[in-house]
Amino acid sequence: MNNSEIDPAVQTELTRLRESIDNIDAAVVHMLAERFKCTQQVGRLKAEHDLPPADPAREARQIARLRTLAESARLDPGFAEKLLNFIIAEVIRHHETIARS
Ligand SMILES: O=C(O)C(=O)C[C@]1(C(=O)O)C=C[C@@H](O)C=C1
Repeated sequence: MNNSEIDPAVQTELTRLRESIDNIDAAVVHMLAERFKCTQQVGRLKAEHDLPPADPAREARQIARLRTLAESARLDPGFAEKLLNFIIAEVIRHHETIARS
């Protein structure tokens, strides 16, 4: 089936949902950009004071908190944890780059 064969009512609903998805994706990008602005400052602070890039105890608290938030938002907590770990791994990479510079 190509696009011209889709029922117009279905097409309208699909377009409406995709517009919301595009808005949400834009919000996610902007929020991540703000988060990375904060973590870059943390990275500089840590480098200036010889603190290690990673703080596993802080990460454990963040994961526990995010899993609880995910549960109440009916989002898979395992997915929320994987996403946070993915973001934090990138932050630690940035911290290490700052510390070497
Ligand atoms: O809070 C810190 O110490 C950070 O460096 C930020 C952050 C994060 O991205 O939230 C990243 C690395 C640490 O292991 C813990 C948390």
